[in-house]
Amino acid sequence: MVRRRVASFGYAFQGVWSALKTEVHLQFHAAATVIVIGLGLYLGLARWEWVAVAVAIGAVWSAELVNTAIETIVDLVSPEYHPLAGRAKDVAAGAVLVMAVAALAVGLLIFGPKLWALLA
Ligand SMILES: Nc1ncnc2c1ncn2[C@@H]1O[C@H](COP(=O)(O)OP(=O)(O)OP(=O)(O)O)[C@@H](O)[C@H]1O
Repeated sequence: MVRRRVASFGYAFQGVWSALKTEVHLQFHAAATVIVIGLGLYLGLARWEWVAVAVAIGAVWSAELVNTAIETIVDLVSPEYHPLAGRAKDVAAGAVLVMAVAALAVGLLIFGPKLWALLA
């Protein structure tokens, strides 16, 4: 039972790693995550600010991973052109876009005033 749970975690990490190796967008999110965490440490974010940043980062990664999973399934079941296949991919990409805009808003609200004070 425990061994199966551990194996499931292994498969999940494998999924993240395989998506990271192939998806340019996810590599971009990884770079952005490193920059945001570094900037947060430099600016000394408050606890609640880290909470918001962590949730935003996690949500964008999750959306991108689900998008990758949907793209993969669509390519499997509909390798040929089909309007519904295109719609499924576009809607999945839309989910990432919505989350990325929300994360950008979080970033601007938290980092914006601090960076402004630093530069002003
Ligand atoms: N089988 C298909 N049938 C119809 N339209 C498709 C199909 N596959 C892709 N498309 C259209 O082409 C767009 C790009 O698809 P693609 O598979 O290249 O993903 P992508 O958005 O480039 O994502 P990524 O860069 O992460 O691979 C889709 O959003 C969709 O509009």
